[in-house]
Amino acid sequence: AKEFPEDFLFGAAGAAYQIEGGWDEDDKGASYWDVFTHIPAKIYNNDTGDVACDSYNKYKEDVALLKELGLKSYRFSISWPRILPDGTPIKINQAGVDYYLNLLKELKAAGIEPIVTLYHWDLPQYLSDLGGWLNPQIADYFGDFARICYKLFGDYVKYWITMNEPSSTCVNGYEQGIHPPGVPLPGAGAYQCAYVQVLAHAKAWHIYDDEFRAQQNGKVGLNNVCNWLYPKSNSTEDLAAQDRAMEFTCGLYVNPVWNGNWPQVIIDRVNYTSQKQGYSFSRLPEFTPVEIDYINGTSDFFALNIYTSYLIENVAEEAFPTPSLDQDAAYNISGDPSWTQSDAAWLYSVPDGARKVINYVNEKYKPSEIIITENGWADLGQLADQGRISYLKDYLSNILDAILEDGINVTGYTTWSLLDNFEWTDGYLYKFGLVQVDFNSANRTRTIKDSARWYQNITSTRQLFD
Ligand SMILES: CCCCCCCCCCCCC/C=C/[C@@H](O)[C@@H](N)CO[C@@H]1O[C@H](CO)[C@@H](O)[C@H](O)[C@H]1O
Repeated sequence: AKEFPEDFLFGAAGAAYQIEGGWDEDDKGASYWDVFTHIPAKIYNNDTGDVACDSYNKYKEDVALLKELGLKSYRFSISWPRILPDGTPIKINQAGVDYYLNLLKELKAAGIEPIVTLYHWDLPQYLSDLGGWLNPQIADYFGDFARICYKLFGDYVKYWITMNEPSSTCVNGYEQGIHPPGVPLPGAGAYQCAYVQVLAHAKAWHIYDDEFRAQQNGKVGLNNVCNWLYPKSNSTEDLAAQDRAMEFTCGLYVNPVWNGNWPQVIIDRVNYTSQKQGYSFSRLPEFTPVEIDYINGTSDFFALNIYTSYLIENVAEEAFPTPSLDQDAAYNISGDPSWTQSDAAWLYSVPDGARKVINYVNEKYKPSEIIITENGWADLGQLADQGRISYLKDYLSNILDAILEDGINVTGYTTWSLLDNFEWTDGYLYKFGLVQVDFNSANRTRTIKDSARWYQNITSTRQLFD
């Protein structure tokens, strides 16, 4: 058997909008997800997060489950409009503050380390009306929110994550418009959003560094989903496309905070296609030298989400009729028919990819610490979830090889997710939980699945058997 290091932080994750419910309880303000899900036909089955797992009222049960499963960490997010109803510091909602304080105290009593995400996609609607992640001033609002959270909760928190998956917010929300605010802006929206999110992240990091680090002694990091992408063939074109695809999906969002700027290949490509389209400037916003100095080196650890892998094939250059990120990126993405597919079409089990992407991130960004903040499997919610057990076992095995054989400092793993929950545009169709939630019962009854018992055995022995 292979063994995880003694202090390895095994845990599970969740996010405010996906589990809390209580969408308008106790003076909480509306987020743009509250508004979006209330528009008919945006979400599978018109599902909403209005009640979700009702963790706003049942957080003690959640912590008891974590404890029963022997988990040592819990990654959760703070709902910005639960603390600041319109996103601004004009009003702090005490009921929201109490909720997170109570949760943190409950975790502390159970000996569970919180890993707290400041922003997991629930932007206050008022700030969305102000332009959302296209407006650079949102970085200032985010800084104020971050400061308030550090002040209120920082004594309990050693790991802060500023943003969850800028790639998802920016591409789904502002390039494609399938997430809120729901307006597609191909070829411009995702880049502008990435620019603002990077600035917002850096602001939150600097505020911690300047005002809180000395007393609170925690770490602040940026999270992104970086999946390993395999070239479809060994042709020079496909290998270059593979490299480009890693940058367009991962580097675009993380390279600025680790290396001070956009990946060069993206700067070159967007400049080139913009010129071809008659622009006198690049559609990719340029960081000024002052901004580069400000954003560079602003992550204390790498918070890495890994789910799957894809095959990448170069797209031969054609005309450039309309701007789009896909056209700038110039590759096709697909799955390999030999890979096991989950119930969600986008998620294959390709465990080798986990070790490869950890090595990639480690070599490219040289973080002193990596935490795998999400990794999980989609099914339809059955208690006998052998597919999830196989997936977790194979991914954990590769993560352990990255630690033991490649010498990489991966210090924790929070599987996605503790509970079945609201899965964004898929509503309650796909489930990722170690614990089943009965969304048809008013009580949102929780039932432990087979995978949770399997995971409990791994976390208590720290051993993984082949
Ligand atoms: C037969 C079809 C084959 C299709 C192969 C091509 C696939 C194209 C790639 C597109 C991928 C789109 C969907 C990607 C989603 C994930 O990256 C994203 N959902 C990750 O976000 C986190 O995941 C959790 C589970 O979805 C989510 O609940 C959590 O909040 C997110 O942080």
